[in-house]
Amino acid sequence: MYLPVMLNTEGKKIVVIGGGSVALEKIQKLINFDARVEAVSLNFLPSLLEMGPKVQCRVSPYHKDHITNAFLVISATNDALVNRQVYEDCRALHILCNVVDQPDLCDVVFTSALKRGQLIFSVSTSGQSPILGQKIIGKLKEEYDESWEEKIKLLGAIRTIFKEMERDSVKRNKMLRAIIYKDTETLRRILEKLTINGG
Ligand SMILES: C[C@@]1(CC(=O)O)C2=NC(=C\c3[nH]c(c(CCC(=O)O)c3CC(=O)O)Cc3[nH]c(c(CC(=O)O)c3CCC(=O)O)/C=C3\N/C(=C\2)[C@@H](CCC(=O)O)[C@]3(C)CC(=O)O)/[C@H]1CCC(=O)O
Ligand SMILES: NC(=O)c1ccc[n+]([C@@H]2O[C@H](COP(=O)([O-])OP(=O)(O)OC[C@H]3O[C@@H](n4cnc5c(N)ncnc54)[C@H](O)[C@@H]3O)[C@@H](O)[C@H]2O)c1
Repeated sequence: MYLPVMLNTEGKKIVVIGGGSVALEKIQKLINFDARVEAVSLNFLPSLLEMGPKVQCRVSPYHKDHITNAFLVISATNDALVNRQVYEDCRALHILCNVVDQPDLCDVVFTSALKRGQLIFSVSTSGQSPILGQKIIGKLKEEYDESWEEKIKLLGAIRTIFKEMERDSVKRNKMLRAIIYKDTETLRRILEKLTINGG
């Protein structure tokens, strides 16, 4: 069974073992969610070496020391023995582990995801059909277009003011429910009014 949660990766060490196309895909996802990555591999795709300060690449065979104090480790090598070793080291050190495409060696599995600013959709099929997850996210992409990046910010700002303004949680919930599907312009105006009235 998988519990759906959101991981706070800010300031945490995330280690990726491997430097091929599968590692690249995972690292791109991690960067997209603002994580900092330490990658260890015998060799790296050139694009991985050019990913900037958020990705530190170390050319080396995997060693247990590389994962000390890691919050999360992802193993994406083409060597099954190395992948298993990484998993076992993680177990011994109580570190969360994902071995790509090997659910039996995963504490954490990757989901199909869509990020619209702070609005995040994450779909898992519990390993049954990753392609179905991808398709569902594809549909959500159309329904929740890029305008949601601003909308979610506005909703957050309005909610913060409502929390100050209305102590009665039943009334506050009603107010919050009334605004969630307003268009961006209306939300901007509501926030402007609240800000002027508050200040
Ligand atoms: C969501 C996504 C995220 C990502 O990978 O970042 C992801 N797989 C994706 C795509 C994908 N993976 C595979 C194919 C080929 C078609 C097929 O086989 O179906 C495609 C399609 C493609 O490539 O287009 C092969 C595959 N995957 C796993 C196995 C092992 C097995 O089933 O036993 C095998 C067979 C390997 C073999 O042949 O030996 C296992 C896992 N794959 C997961 C995640 C986790 C469960 C997610 C969930 O709960 O739904 C889990 C359990 C562990 C993990 O890897 O974390 C990503 C979507 C892309 C996106 O949306 O960005
Ligand atoms: N490429 C795909 O689309 C795909 C899809 C599904 C599964 N896979 C599987 O995922 C794995 C990785 O795929 P890939 O395409 O990225 O492979 P790849 O061969 O391009 O990369 C493997 C990486 O692992 C590194 N590596 C090997 N031994 C190591 C060690 N001891 N220490 C540190 N690094 C080590 C290599 O240097 C290389 O950078 C493979 O097992 C592959 O079968 C690949």
